[in-house]
Amino acid sequence: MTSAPTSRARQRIRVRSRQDAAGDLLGLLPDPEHALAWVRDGSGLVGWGEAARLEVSGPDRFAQADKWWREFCAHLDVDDELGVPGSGPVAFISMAFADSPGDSVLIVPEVVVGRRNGQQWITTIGAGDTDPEVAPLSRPSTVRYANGQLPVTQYREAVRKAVARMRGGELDKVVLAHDLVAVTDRRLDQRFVLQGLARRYPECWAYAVDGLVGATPELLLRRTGAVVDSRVLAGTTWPHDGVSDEELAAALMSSEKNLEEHDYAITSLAETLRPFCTTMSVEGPSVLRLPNVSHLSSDVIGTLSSSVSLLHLGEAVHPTAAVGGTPRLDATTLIGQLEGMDRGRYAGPVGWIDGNGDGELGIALRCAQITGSTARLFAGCGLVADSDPDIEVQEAHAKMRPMREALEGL
Ligand SMILES: C=C(O[C@@H]1C=C(C(=O)O)C=C[C@H]1O)C(=O)O
Repeated sequence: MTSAPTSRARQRIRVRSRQDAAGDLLGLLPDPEHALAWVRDGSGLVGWGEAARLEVSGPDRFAQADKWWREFCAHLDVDDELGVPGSGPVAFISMAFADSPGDSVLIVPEVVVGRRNGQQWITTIGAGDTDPEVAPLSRPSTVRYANGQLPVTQYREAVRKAVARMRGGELDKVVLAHDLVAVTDRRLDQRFVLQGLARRYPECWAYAVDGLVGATPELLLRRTGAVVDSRVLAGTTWPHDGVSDEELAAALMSSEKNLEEHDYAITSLAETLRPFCTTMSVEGPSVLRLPNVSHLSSDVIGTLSSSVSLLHLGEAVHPTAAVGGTPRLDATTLIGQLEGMDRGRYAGPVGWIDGNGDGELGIALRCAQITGSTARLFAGCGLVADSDPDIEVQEAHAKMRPMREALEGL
């Protein structure tokens, strides 16, 4: 009997976090095809190796993931000399958009390097190689495009049908997306794509989890102790010849259609998050200007009334009307009917969680699912009764630009 505790103790995985010299996070990633990253303007987390992995699907995927992560953390032997969000054990997360089909994934790396407020650290989970050989970066020399599951002509038709349903009063808002396949001449180096995105879009969160690579401007939720915040985007414009940025921003701020889309997104987030909060405030909208598009943007900040984990909160708020619609259930049903494609993890929550349940979840936008030498790109648009199918097609095109340019190395 005395051997039982000893053998259990031996099974505990050792987690150690210590200060590290400052360096370029994305430049540390050793492996072209298994990048783990969540980086914004040089800060965030990168990881490599795989100490543990969970794949889940279905309506209870968030609850299953939350339980698995708690149990995993309960069996660790943690020595964390920093004690900041993201030090100690970390799992990278990428959740499927829909209850079905689609797999969600949590990956616990063997090594995590983090940077926050100028402080950098390195964490080992089990036996990780903290100084791995970094494979040279490779770029594709050709990129060809082909239709995905929902070609653009069918997308336009789906948008037209959705608008007709909304004009008929069936629902208020729905977000429809389409996909595009890029085929390259060699296996894609996820780090090349990530670095291109991070360079051009420093105000976005550049991420990579299990082949889903992108740079999102939208933060679904960040939990830091009792504070929770979110950046909600909805309502979009993009550069037009002969129109200055100031004119575009002013037109966006006074566009009833865009303000309506934005309002649905804010309301959906605020209504689902409020039950967990003692205080909540919304600031916005203002215009978030990116090189390819500008969005109406609002920031929501709340104080949590109890210690509820990031994944639990994610389950409550996903999908907001920024990527689903209003009413939520009508919208997700219509998305299934009209898109007729599997979104996979596009538009699902993506990010990381630590051992205290703190972390960040973005909405997986402006991304591609990379498999070998193929990338499946996604982009979607919020639709209301006033939407014009041709304009929405142009908007989706503008939203795919970052990913196309990153693949092509432009
Ligand atoms: C759905 C996407 O983006 C979302 C839709 C927006 C809109 O319709 O105005 C704006 C930002 C995002 O919330 C996408 O990029 O694929």
